[in-house]
Amino acid sequence: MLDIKDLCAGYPSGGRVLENLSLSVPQGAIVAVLGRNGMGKTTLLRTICGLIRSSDGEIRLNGTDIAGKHAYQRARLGVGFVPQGREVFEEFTVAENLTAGRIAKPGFSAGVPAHLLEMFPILAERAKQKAGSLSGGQQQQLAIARALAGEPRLLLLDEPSEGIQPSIVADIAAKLRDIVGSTGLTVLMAEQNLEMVAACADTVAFIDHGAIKESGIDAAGIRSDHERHAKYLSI
Ligand SMILES: Nc1ncnc2c1ncn2[C@@H]1O[C@H](COP(=O)(O)OP(=O)(O)OP(=O)(O)O)[C@@H](O)[C@H]1O
Repeated sequence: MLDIKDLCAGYPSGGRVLENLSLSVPQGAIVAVLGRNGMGKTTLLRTICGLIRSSDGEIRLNGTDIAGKHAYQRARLGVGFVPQGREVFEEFTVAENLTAGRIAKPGFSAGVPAHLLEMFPILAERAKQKAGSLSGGQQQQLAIARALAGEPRLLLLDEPSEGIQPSIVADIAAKLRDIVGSTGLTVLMAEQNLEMVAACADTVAFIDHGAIKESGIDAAGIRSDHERHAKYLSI
């Protein structure tokens, strides 16, 4: 579904970060990218959704190379993004945030799909409240629901468990699995939390200095994989 080949990208002030990175994510799978701080996880997700322009390589979405397209064109083709730190519109209500996720797509009605509110009952309960008044875990659910309101085919999640208590992390992991199971959505997430990865992902890819070193590793066994922890995660 997503096929990345020899991708290179970086920052004008910081040089190249992604170095010929290649990774494939099958349709309907949840793949977690793991790696130490600063190895390029956020840069990878931002390059896939078009917030950073790549200098070389391919990003294929169902066979079409989207690497030359603008971020808004990629969104229209079905790429959804939940940034690190959620970035909900704090002064907007929960309902307005969800509407914003929908009307960003041409041709979509402003109405929030009922299944989304059933999936995230706390958002239905707090629909009229300002998003900035929600807890971190509730804001994360809102950020995910806002991205889903645009009906993406590929959802990119940047550290969805960051700063969230374990019970809510487990809840979000279960919801993501449900959504993927019922819709065939494909998910690529950057994560540091191995509990989240084991509960949610199908496979793991390890990133090191801007390149994927190993991928397709069964996520269920990741917590006890001390050899790879030492190789890719320990400082
Ligand atoms: N806006 C920027 N300008 C210049 N360099 C940047 C910028 N953002 C990130 N970098 C650099 O790019 C490299 C990769 O950063 P990135 O945020 O992609 O890593 P990460 O794996 O997501 O790290 P973390 O786990 O800490 O979020 C780092 O060396 C970082 O300093």
